[in-house]
Amino acid sequence: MAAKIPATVVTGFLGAGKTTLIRHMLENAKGKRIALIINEFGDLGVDGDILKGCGIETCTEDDVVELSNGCICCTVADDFIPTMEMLLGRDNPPDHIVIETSGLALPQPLVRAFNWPGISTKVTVDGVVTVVDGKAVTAGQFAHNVAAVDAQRKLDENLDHETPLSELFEDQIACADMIVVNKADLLAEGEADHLRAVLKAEARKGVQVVTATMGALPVDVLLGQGVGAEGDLEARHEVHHHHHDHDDDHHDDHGDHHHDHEHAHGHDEFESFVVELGEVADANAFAEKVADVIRAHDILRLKGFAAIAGKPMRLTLQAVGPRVDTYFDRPFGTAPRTTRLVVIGQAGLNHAEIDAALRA
Ligand SMILES: Nc1nc2c(ncn2[C@@H]2O[C@H](COP(=O)(O)OP(=O)(O)OP(=O)(O)O)[C@@H](O)[C@H]2O)c(=O)[nH]1
Repeated sequence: MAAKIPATVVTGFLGAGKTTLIRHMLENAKGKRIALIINEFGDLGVDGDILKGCGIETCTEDDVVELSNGCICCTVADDFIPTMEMLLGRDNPPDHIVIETSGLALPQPLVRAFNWPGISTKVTVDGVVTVVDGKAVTAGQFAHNVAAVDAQRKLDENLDHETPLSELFEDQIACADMIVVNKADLLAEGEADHLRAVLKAEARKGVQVVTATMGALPVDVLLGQGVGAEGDLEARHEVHHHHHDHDDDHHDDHGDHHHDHEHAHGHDEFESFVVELGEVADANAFAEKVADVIRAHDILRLKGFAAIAGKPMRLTLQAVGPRVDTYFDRPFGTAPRTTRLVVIGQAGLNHAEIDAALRA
């Protein structure tokens, strides 16, 4: 029997740096043929577009598959399995498959899917890499993971201190084979070490915790872990029982064992929408305005492309919290010169006000 193709799952909260890490990996793949499966929250396909447009020789457009019909962990049967079958059925199958989950996905259901008949004999989970936004965690965005707060919670069982953010974060950590503390460049001296120690204590035994800037890690560190995570699911089971009647039941129809509890999770705690504008006069002024809108409306993540007056290149706009990064990435060519941004936040975003503020 042919050896199984290894697949690496890259997970981590919105904006942690998953796409950046994968891009670095592709640029340094040394001829290894890597196929990518990308799942995004929000329907603009920004990550796929960035990776397809990166001009890396070993990565053709065919090697990037986007799954956009909802969250990968809830649409395993409908979306993910057929995509895997397509990749595995190719004349020249890839050497390695990398799957980028959406920032809101639980990796566990995805790993579980590798036990699916027809998949399990051909491919194995080489490892789960969880990318952590070192800056956001240090700033307390996932406060319940900080040991002290956790201890306090245990003293006070009656209070529900959990937030959707902290639950997701903990489940993503619980599933990791390797944790990447990313954005080290934004951390003060000692902060990265402290965070590594906290995460090491929280993760399963033997999980490596490494530090990175712009996800720059040697490919050999990320790929080739050889874990076989699908055979080891109990150890990484979800810490939380996410109550939410997402149509998650069809996992079971195919003999894919689920726990007794409801394991669907709180996508309805989050939402996204797209804002479409015409040309924008000035790149810097627009980035500042975006930062103001993010602060005013508590937006978690905003990304997309902008058309700037007089500039043939499109501006890629990436915001994680109020930090906005911009760069010109490639000419519009024949594509319409519009500005399109996907806005992601906790449920209850004021679409009309955000839309109006971005247009003002
Ligand atoms: N300063 C700094 N910025 C980073 C680093 N890594 C990523 N970023 C920036 O953070 C933003 C988000 O990075 P992405 O790689 O798109 O994050 P992601 O996890 O793929 O985001 P989603 O797919 O939306 O969940 C981009 O503006 C990146 O340039 C880092 O190490 N340092």
